[in-house]
Amino acid sequence: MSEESRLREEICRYGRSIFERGLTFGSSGNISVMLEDGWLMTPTNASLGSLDPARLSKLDLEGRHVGGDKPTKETFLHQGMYRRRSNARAVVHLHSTHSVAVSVLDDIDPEDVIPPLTAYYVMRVGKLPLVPYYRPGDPALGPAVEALADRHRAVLLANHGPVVAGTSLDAAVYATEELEETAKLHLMLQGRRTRPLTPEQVADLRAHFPD
Ligand SMILES: O=C(O)[C@@H](O)C(=O)COP(=O)(O)O
Ligand SMILES: [Zn+2]
Repeated sequence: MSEESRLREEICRYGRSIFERGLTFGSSGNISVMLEDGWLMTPTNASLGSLDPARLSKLDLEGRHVGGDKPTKETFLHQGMYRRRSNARAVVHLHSTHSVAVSVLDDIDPEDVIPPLTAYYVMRVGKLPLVPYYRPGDPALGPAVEALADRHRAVLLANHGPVVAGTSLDAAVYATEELEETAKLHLMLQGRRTRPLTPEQVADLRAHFPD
């Protein structure tokens, strides 16, 4: 099996798993992976639960649509991540409920939306900035994400959901799942006194587990 065929299968397998676990709904969310000769993207208006490997959209290195169904309307958002993160090989965007809930809270720090509650969150996600609200598919989302992507592997789109890059599709999915679970913890702990990791503990994790 070629590397491209393997990645096509992997996108569909992860899409189904994400959908069946209720991490995104309807036809929301999109996934991309980088190839030697371009990118694979999930098609627009496709349910992540029932993707067809043969119908995934293929883009060439110039970003031209060269195969499969019409790509996600968030293509430029994925491309913004790849442009700024030279080690990114996959990008995942979901409408995962708890992450979306955090994205609509009024009193969050837009530079660091969720406190460092656990080591795994710091290792997988790091510091999470909020991207101001834009309509889905608005081309202005591309530069807005790009402006943050060199310093952050994950960003949270206000009133929308997370966008997470990884050095592999596994890494991007695991980080998106960790972000969702930590958003859930954060919401569960609202109104309780909490003890997030200290700046020293966060710095130690970053030194041991660089991006
Ligand atoms: O929220 C939206 O509309 C998009 O960001 C999305 O999640 C699904 O769009 P397509 O990938 O174009 O279906
Ligand atoms: Zn979306």
